[in-house]
Amino acid sequence: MIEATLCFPLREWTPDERTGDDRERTDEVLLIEKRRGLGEGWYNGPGGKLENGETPRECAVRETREEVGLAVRNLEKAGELTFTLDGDRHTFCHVYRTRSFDGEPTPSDEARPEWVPIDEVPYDRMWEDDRLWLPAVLEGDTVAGEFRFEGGEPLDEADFADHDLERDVSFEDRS
Ligand SMILES: CNc1ncnc2c1ncn2[C@@H]1O[C@H](COP(=O)(O)OP(=O)(O)OP(=O)(O)O)[C@@H](O)[C@H]1O
Repeated sequence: MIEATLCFPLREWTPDERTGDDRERTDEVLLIEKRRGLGEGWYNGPGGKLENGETPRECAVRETREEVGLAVRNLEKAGELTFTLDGDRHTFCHVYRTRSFDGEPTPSDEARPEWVPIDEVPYDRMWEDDRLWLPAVLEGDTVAGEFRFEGGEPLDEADFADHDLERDVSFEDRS
Protein backbone atom coordinates (compact mmCIF):
# COMPACT_ATOMS: atom_id res chain seq x y z
CA MET A 1 0.00 0.00 0.00
CA ILE A 2 1.19 3.52 -0.84
CA GLU A 3 1.54 5.97 2.05
CA ALA A 4 1.09 9.60 1.00
CA THR A 5 0.38 13.07 2.34
CA LEU A 6 -1.56 16.22 1.53
CA CYS A 7 -0.90 19.65 3.01
CA PHE A 8 -3.34 22.58 2.99
CA PRO A 9 -1.71 25.96 3.78
CA LEU A 10 -4.30 28.53 4.93
CA ARG A 11 -4.17 32.32 5.15
CA GLU A 12 -6.64 35.01 6.07
CA TRP A 13 -7.76 37.35 3.31
CA THR A 14 -8.99 40.78 4.40
CA PRO A 15 -10.35 43.44 2.06
CA ASP A 16 -8.12 46.44 1.39
CA GLU A 17 -10.32 49.34 2.53
CA ARG A 18 -8.55 51.84 0.26
CA THR A 19 -9.87 50.06 -2.84
CA GLY A 20 -13.49 50.02 -1.61
CA ASP A 21 -13.56 46.23 -1.91
CA ASP A 22 -16.71 45.17 -0.07
CA ARG A 23 -16.17 41.42 -0.05
CA GLU A 24 -16.21 39.69 3.35
CA ARG A 25 -13.07 38.65 5.15
CA THR A 26 -12.39 34.97 4.35
CA ASP A 27 -9.83 32.21 4.58
CA GLU A 28 -7.96 31.18 1.47
CA VAL A 29 -6.38 27.78 0.90
CA LEU A 30 -3.36 27.10 -1.29
CA LEU A 31 -4.33 24.51 -3.90
CA ILE A 32 -2.25 23.16 -6.75
CA GLU A 33 -3.23 22.25 -10.26
CA LYS A 34 -1.32 19.01 -10.76
CA ARG A 35 0.66 19.10 -13.99
CA ARG A 36 1.81 15.47 -14.21
CA GLY A 37 1.44 12.04 -12.63
CA LEU A 38 -1.54 10.79 -10.64
CA GLY A 39 -4.45 13.26 -10.77
CA GLU A 40 -2.91 15.29 -13.62
CA GLY A 41 -5.08 18.30 -14.55
CA TRP A 42 -6.97 18.20 -11.24
CA TYR A 43 -6.72 20.47 -8.22
CA ASN A 44 -5.55 19.13 -4.86
CA GLY A 45 -3.30 20.18 -2.00
CA PRO A 46 0.48 19.88 -2.34
CA GLY A 47 1.61 16.39 -1.34
CA GLY A 48 2.89 13.04 -2.48
CA LYS A 49 4.34 9.70 -1.50
CA LEU A 50 6.57 9.03 1.52
CA GLU A 51 10.21 8.32 0.78
CA ASN A 52 12.28 5.73 2.66
CA GLY A 53 12.75 6.55 6.34
CA GLU A 54 10.63 9.69 6.17
CA THR A 55 7.82 10.51 8.60
CA PRO A 56 4.49 11.68 7.12
CA ARG A 57 5.08 15.20 8.47
CA GLU A 58 8.56 15.33 6.89
CA CYS A 59 7.03 14.16 3.63
CA ALA A 60 4.33 16.86 3.66
CA VAL A 61 6.97 19.55 4.33
CA ARG A 62 9.27 18.24 1.57
CA GLU A 63 6.52 17.84 -1.03
CA THR A 64 5.15 21.33 -0.36
CA ARG A 65 8.66 22.78 -0.78
CA GLU A 66 9.33 20.75 -3.95
CA GLU A 67 5.98 21.42 -5.60
CA VAL A 68 5.36 25.10 -4.78
CA GLY A 69 8.49 26.37 -2.99
CA LEU A 70 6.71 27.11 0.28
CA ALA A 71 8.40 26.27 3.63
CA VAL A 72 5.56 25.07 5.87
CA ARG A 73 5.85 24.69 9.68
CA ASN A 74 3.64 23.66 12.63
CA LEU A 75 1.58 21.21 10.58
CA GLU A 76 -1.65 20.22 12.28
CA LYS A 77 -2.95 16.71 11.57
CA ALA A 78 -6.41 17.07 10.07
CA GLY A 79 -7.22 13.73 8.48
CA GLU A 80 -6.48 10.12 7.68
CA LEU A 81 -7.91 8.81 4.43
CA THR A 82 -7.85 5.28 3.08
CA PHE A 83 -8.43 4.80 -0.63
CA THR A 84 -9.29 1.27 -1.75
CA LEU A 85 -9.25 0.01 -5.32
CA ASP A 86 -11.34 -3.08 -6.14
CA GLY A 87 -11.44 -4.05 -2.47
CA ASP A 88 -7.69 -3.73 -1.78
CA ARG A 89 -6.13 -0.95 0.28
CA HIS A 90 -4.38 1.20 -2.33
CA THR A 91 -3.27 4.44 -0.63
CA PHE A 92 -3.25 5.72 2.94
CA CYS A 93 -3.10 9.50 3.03
CA HIS A 94 -2.21 11.77 5.99
CA VAL A 95 -3.82 15.21 5.69
CA TYR A 96 -2.36 18.33 7.31
CA ARG A 97 -3.19 22.01 7.49
CA THR A 98 -1.09 24.95 8.61
CA ARG A 99 -1.17 28.73 8.89
CA SER A 100 2.63 28.92 9.31
CA PHE A 101 4.84 29.17 6.25
CA ASP A 102 7.61 31.21 4.66
CA GLY A 103 7.98 32.18 1.04
CA GLU A 104 5.67 32.74 -1.89
CA PRO A 105 4.03 29.91 -3.83
CA THR A 106 5.88 29.40 -7.11
CA PRO A 107 4.96 27.09 -9.99
CA SER A 108 7.07 23.99 -10.65
CA ASP A 109 7.09 21.30 -13.35
CA GLU A 110 4.71 19.34 -11.15
CA ALA A 111 2.25 21.94 -9.91
CA ARG A 112 0.69 25.35 -10.48
CA PRO A 113 -0.24 26.91 -7.11
CA GLU A 114 -3.31 29.09 -6.56
CA TRP A 115 -4.80 30.76 -3.44
CA VAL A 116 -8.55 30.05 -3.43
CA PRO A 117 -11.25 31.35 -1.02
CA ILE A 118 -12.41 28.34 0.99
CA ASP A 119 -16.00 28.67 -0.26
CA GLU A 120 -14.82 28.73 -3.90
CA VAL A 121 -12.84 25.48 -3.93
CA PRO A 122 -13.30 23.92 -7.43
CA TYR A 123 -14.66 20.54 -6.31
CA ASP A 124 -15.77 19.76 -9.87
CA ARG A 125 -12.09 19.75 -10.87
CA MET A 126 -10.81 17.57 -8.01
CA TRP A 127 -10.78 13.95 -6.93
CA GLU A 128 -14.42 12.96 -6.36
CA ASP A 129 -13.83 12.20 -2.69
CA ASP A 130 -12.41 15.67 -1.93
CA ARG A 131 -15.84 17.32 -1.70
CA LEU A 132 -16.77 14.88 1.07
CA TRP A 133 -13.90 15.52 3.47
CA LEU A 134 -12.06 18.72 2.46
CA PRO A 135 -14.79 21.18 3.60
CA ALA A 136 -14.46 19.80 7.15
CA VAL A 137 -10.65 20.09 7.02
CA LEU A 138 -10.89 23.72 5.83
CA GLU A 139 -13.33 24.52 8.66
CA GLY A 140 -10.85 23.28 11.27
CA ASP A 141 -12.39 19.86 11.93
CA THR A 142 -10.65 16.47 11.79
CA VAL A 143 -11.73 13.55 9.58
CA ALA A 144 -11.11 9.85 9.12
CA GLY A 145 -12.51 8.17 6.06
CA GLU A 146 -12.44 5.27 3.68
CA PHE A 147 -13.19 5.88 0.00
CA ARG A 148 -13.75 2.92 -2.28
CA PHE A 149 -12.90 3.00 -5.97
CA GLU A 150 -13.69 0.31 -8.57
CA GLY A 151 -12.51 -0.44 -12.09
CA GLY A 152 -8.79 -1.13 -11.98
CA GLU A 153 -5.59 0.90 -12.28
CA PRO A 154 -4.82 3.70 -12.61
CA LEU A 155 -6.65 5.02 -9.55
CA ASP A 156 -7.45 8.35 -11.22
CA GLU A 157 -9.41 6.57 -13.96
CA ALA A 158 -11.35 4.29 -11.59
CA ASP A 159 -14.95 4.98 -10.51
CA PHE A 160 -15.75 6.26 -7.05
CA ALA A 161 -18.17 3.75 -5.49
CA ASP A 162 -18.89 4.61 -1.86
CA HIS A 163 -17.37 5.75 1.42
CA ASP A 164 -17.46 5.97 5.22
CA LEU A 165 -16.51 9.19 6.96
CA GLU A 166 -16.14 10.21 10.57
CA ARG A 167 -15.63 13.79 11.80
CA ASP A 168 -14.08 15.14 15.00
CA VAL A 169 -11.61 12.28 15.39
CA SER A 170 -8.39 12.41 17.42
CA PHE A 171 -5.06 11.17 16.13
CA GLU A 172 -3.05 9.51 18.85
CA ASP A 173 0.18 8.71 17.05
CA ARG A 174 1.28 12.32 16.34
CA SER A 175 2.23 11.32 12.78
C1 LIG B 1 -8.23 8.46 -4.55
N1 LIG B 1 -8.55 9.72 -4.06
C2 LIG B 1 -7.67 10.70 -3.75
N2 LIG B 1 -8.19 11.83 -3.28
C3 LIG B 1 -7.41 12.85 -2.95
N3 LIG B 1 -6.08 12.84 -3.04
C4 LIG B 1 -5.51 11.71 -3.50
C5 LIG B 1 -6.26 10.60 -3.86
N4 LIG B 1 -5.39 9.63 -4.26
C6 LIG B 1 -4.16 10.14 -4.17
N5 LIG B 1 -4.23 11.39 -3.70
C7 LIG B 1 -3.11 12.29 -3.48
O1 LIG B 1 -2.56 12.58 -4.73
C8 LIG B 1 -1.18 12.76 -4.61
C9 LIG B 1 -0.50 11.81 -5.57
O2 LIG B 1 0.66 12.42 -5.83
P1 LIG B 1 2.04 11.69 -6.06
O3 LIG B 1 2.21 10.57 -5.11
O4 LIG B 1 3.04 12.76 -6.13
O5 LIG B 1 1.75 11.03 -7.45
P2 LIG B 1 2.66 10.93 -8.69
O6 LIG B 1 2.14 9.82 -9.50
O7 LIG B 1 2.73 12.27 -9.33
O8 LIG B 1 4.03 10.51 -8.01
P3 LIG B 1 5.52 10.99 -8.08
O9 LIG B 1 5.51 12.52 -8.09
O10 LIG B 1 6.03 10.38 -9.32
O11 LIG B 1 6.11 10.43 -6.82
C10 LIG B 1 -0.81 12.47 -3.19
O12 LIG B 1 -0.71 13.68 -2.49
C11 LIG B 1 -2.00 11.68 -2.70
O13 LIG B 1 -2.20 11.83 -1.34
